Order: sequence, then structure tokens, then C-alpha cells
Amino acid sequence: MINIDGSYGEGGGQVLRTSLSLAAITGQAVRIERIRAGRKKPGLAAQHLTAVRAVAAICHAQVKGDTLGSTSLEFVPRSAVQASQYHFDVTAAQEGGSAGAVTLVLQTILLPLAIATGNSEVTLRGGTHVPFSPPLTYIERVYLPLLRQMGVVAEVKLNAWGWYPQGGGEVQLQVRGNSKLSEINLLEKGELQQVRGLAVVTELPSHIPQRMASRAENLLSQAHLKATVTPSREKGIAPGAGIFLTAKYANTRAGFSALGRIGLAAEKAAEMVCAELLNFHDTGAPVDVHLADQLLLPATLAIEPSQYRVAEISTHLTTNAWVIEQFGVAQVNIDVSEKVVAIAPLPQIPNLKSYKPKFQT
Ligand SMILES: Nc1ncnc2c1ncn2[C@@H]1O[C@H](COP(=O)(O)OP(=O)(O)OP(=O)(O)O)[C@@H](O)[C@H]1O
Repeated sequence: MINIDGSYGEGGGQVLRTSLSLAAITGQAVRIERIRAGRKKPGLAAQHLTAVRAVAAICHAQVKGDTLGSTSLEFVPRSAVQASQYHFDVTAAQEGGSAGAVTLVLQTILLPLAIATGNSEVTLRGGTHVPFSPPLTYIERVYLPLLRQMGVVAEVKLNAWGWYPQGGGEVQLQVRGNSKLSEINLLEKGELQQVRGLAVVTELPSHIPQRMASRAENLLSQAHLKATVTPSREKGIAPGAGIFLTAKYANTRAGFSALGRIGLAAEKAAEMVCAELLNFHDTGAPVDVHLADQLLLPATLAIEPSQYRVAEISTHLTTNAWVIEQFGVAQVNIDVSEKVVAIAPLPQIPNLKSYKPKFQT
């Protein structure tokens, strides 16, 4: 049994989710204590509980402590990850509903399903564009294209937008199984090829996305970046707004977002997201602060070592590296002065062809 201290570093939900993914992939049992001790309201919230249930479903795990608010969890996988059709609902995990991020649940099961035998299709319900998590637009335009470079083939379809606090969004995920992951080497981002964006509202007037889009296009063109931002009015169960930009470079992609809220002018949201993009562009680094922590797990599953240069070293990055090392599946070295992350997978897990998960009987 691997023991993980959930209060380590960032002390957030990612410690739990990475542990769950690695438990499913390696077949190792894991106990996590002090879950989300670094947060105002520690323990399992609806999104985390849904992630526990989702990973348990795909590897038939025996689980103790899977209740809302629980600060400790024991998770014992009992089979290899099963490719299949699944349905997970964050909103239903909590009385009165939840806008917990489906994208975080999606990331927890994606790599286990990608290396399973056979294809999977997953329907996820909950928040699709909510604070402190990757918006679905980021998953679609940044995360999955980068994973595709590493050999993971998956697609998402947004059936309904889900914002904070109502949630109620729906995403369809298709994952091709039997993936063999290859390493990623991203030290230079290459030429900027395209900046594109989506300014969207649900249940709000169409002048809002138009104002967000035209302010963003103007600001980016003042900075000599040619951008196309599409205003769009979509159907949703509640009002919501956001602007999502993607910068595509010769070797990489990066994504930025600003979510609307009452009292925040449409133009201000556009200014915030453009400032993020321009800051990133100026760093010269190929990997944005969020992708930096999200690429660690796929790099761990690759056959050869990976390395990439990041715009910023976050505690999410250093904490996720620590979790991976606790499972003994890779060595992660973070060169703070060069901002280069190097991941050396250890032989017991990749090459996944010869990899045999350990199961308890
Ligand atoms: N705007 C964003 N775009 C892309 N990814 C994001 C964005 N904001 C946050 N993320 C990613 O979402 C993840 C959040 O991890 P974190 O541990 O904070 O999860 P959490 O379950 O929401 O935690 P908690 O509720 O405990 O704060 C990280 O991988 C982070 O990089």
C-alpha cells in the first residue's frame, strides 16, 4: 500500500487525482490521508468524490472513505483498467447539485483509459467552464492536441455549457485505447502561427460576446498579434460568460481564459485574458503554467525521458512531481533557474508493453 500525504505542497485535489490515476495504471493500492488539507474546506468535494468513483469504476477498486467531506481514502484496484462506456455525474454527487469541474474528472481517467485494451466512451456531467480548473475549451484546444503529439488519441464534444454555480454541463469523451505514449521535448515554442479565441455567453444578450471579442482582437492587434476571436451565443441552463484564447506556435499550444461574473465588464474580461496571453508570449517558454503540471503524468507513461521549459514553476507542478515520485514510476527534476522540467520514467512501469499491474487478491 502506498501512503500519500494529501496535505503535501499545494495540498489540493490534484494530489488525490494523480494518486488515483497512478493507482489504476499500476494496480497499486493507495491510502491518502489529510485530503485537501491546504484548502478552506478540506476533504472530498463533489468533483473529487466523482473522480474517486470514476477511477474505481474503471478498475473495479475496493474503496473506503468515499463520502463527501472525507479526509482519508483507501483505494485498492482489483482489475486492469477496463475500456467501456461510462457515465459520471458531478452534479449528482452532492445534494442540491454542484458545478465541480468535469474536466478534472476527465483528466483523472483519460490516461488509464488510453492505455487500456480497447476504446472507451464517457459521458460527464457537471461544470465545464468553472474557476480553478481547465475549461473544456482548454482541454479541446490545448491539452488534447499536446497529448496527441505524445500518442494519446481522444476527442471531446461539448453537449451543454456548465458554469459556476449551477453546473449542468455535459461532455462526451471518446478515447482510443492501446496507446503507447512517446516522450515530449519542448524547449522552444517556435513561431507564433495563430491566436484564436471564443467569446461565449449562454442566456445573456449577444452584445456581451461581441464586446469581449472586439476588445480582445483590438488589444492583440495593438501588440502586433493577429487574432480571430469568434463571438457566440450558446444554449445553457443558466446565464454564463467567458472568453478563451489559444496561441498556436510551431511546436506547442497555450491557453488562457477569463470567466464572466456579475460586475465584471465584458471589456475587462477581454483585457484580463489578453494580459495573460501577452505575458506568456513574452516569457518565450513553450509550456504555460497549467500545462506544466498537466504534462507530468503523460510524460511519466512515455517510453523515453521528456523535458520541457515552463513559463512558471507553480506549487501544482512541484506537488504533482512529488506525487509521481511517491509511486516510484518516474524521477522528476525541476531546474528552477532554467525553468526546465525533466521526467525520466523508471523501468517498472513504462514501456507499457511489458508492464504488468500488481493486483491484490
Ligand atoms: N485556467 C486554467 N486553465 C487550465 N488549467 C487550469 C486552469 N486553472 C486551473 N487549472 C488546472 O486545474 C488543476 C487544479 O488542481 P487543484 O489541485 O487546484 O484541483 P482542485 O480539485 O480544483 O483543487 P481544490 O478544490 O482542492 O483547489 C491544475 O492541474 C491546474 O493546472
